[in-house]
Amino acid sequence: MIEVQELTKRYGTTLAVDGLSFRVEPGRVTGFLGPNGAGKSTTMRAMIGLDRPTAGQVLIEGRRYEDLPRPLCTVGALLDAKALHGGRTVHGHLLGLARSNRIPDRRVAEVLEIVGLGAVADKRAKGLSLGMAQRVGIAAALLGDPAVLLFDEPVNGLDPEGILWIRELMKKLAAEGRTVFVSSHLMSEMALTAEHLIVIGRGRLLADTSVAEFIDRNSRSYIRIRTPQPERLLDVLAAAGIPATTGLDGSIEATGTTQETLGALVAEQQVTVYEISPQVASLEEAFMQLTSDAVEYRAGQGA
Ligand SMILES: Nc1ncnc2c1ncn2[C@@H]1O[C@H](COP(=O)(O)OP(=O)(O)OP(=O)(O)O)[C@@H](O)[C@H]1O
Repeated sequence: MIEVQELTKRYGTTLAVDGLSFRVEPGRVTGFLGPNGAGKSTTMRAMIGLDRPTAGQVLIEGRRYEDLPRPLCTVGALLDAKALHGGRTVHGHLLGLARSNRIPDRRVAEVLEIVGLGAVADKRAKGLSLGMAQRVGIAAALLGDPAVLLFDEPVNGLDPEGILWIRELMKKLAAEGRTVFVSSHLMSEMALTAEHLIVIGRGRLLADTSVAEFIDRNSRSYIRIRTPQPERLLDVLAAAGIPATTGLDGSIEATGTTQETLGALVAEQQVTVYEISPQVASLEEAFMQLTSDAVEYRAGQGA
């Protein structure tokens, strides 16, 4: 469990995080969403003691990061995959980390197996592709078998196979009862990975919701009908028991029916129509709508 309590972080005049409070529960993947500059990385850095809060605090399994006796055994984080020491081998890098956290040497081989890097253990870190470096970062995060895992934009720059692999791994870690917190600026990615969402903008909480609820509320599907006889069409639809409303552009939006049913109905009732087309509001659109004020404010500020 992660508890963010009234967290505020200022960098000079920039208010990166502004009185943010939320909880991340174990046993499910929680997505952390927000447009660029919303404060996601800052919040995650504060979780593992890399940034000192201006005010407020973060508790990991009930304690502040500074008070954890062996931090890697409570929380593992993949914040910047490129933060690897280039000259060391993959095995050497992980061994150094393990020893500094009093984790037995044999755990290194175990995590290399989990992330599928057993074969490149003796390679130097600087020769690794981004996808492999990402896996080394994940191996490091898993070293202490922690109950809490943080991933900051883990799929950035990965190929489709790498993306799929990370998605499945995060779900598996959550299914084991761990707290898995993953940031992204893509709603569509989170819809495939996460069960719960924390959305922030301008350092403030915009939504704390399940993915299912977010999709339910925002991915409305309907059939658009353009007609020069809207009043008549609404009467015909009402008589047929088909729910319908008038859209912003004057077209009629019908739900719970099909194009075929509507086509037959308007032919039978001799209503003129120009278009009958299925529509689905995209999740990405819904997310942009939710965060648009936050983005505009920031753009305006910089101008
Ligand atoms: N070390 C720093 N010094 C000064 N300003 C910073 C620092 N780190 C972040 N900021 C500023 O704080 C704000 C939040 O940045 P942060 O990186 O936390 O956002 P983010 O949501 O992770 O964005 P992105 O998706 O672009 O990574 C931004 O305005 C950023 O410019």
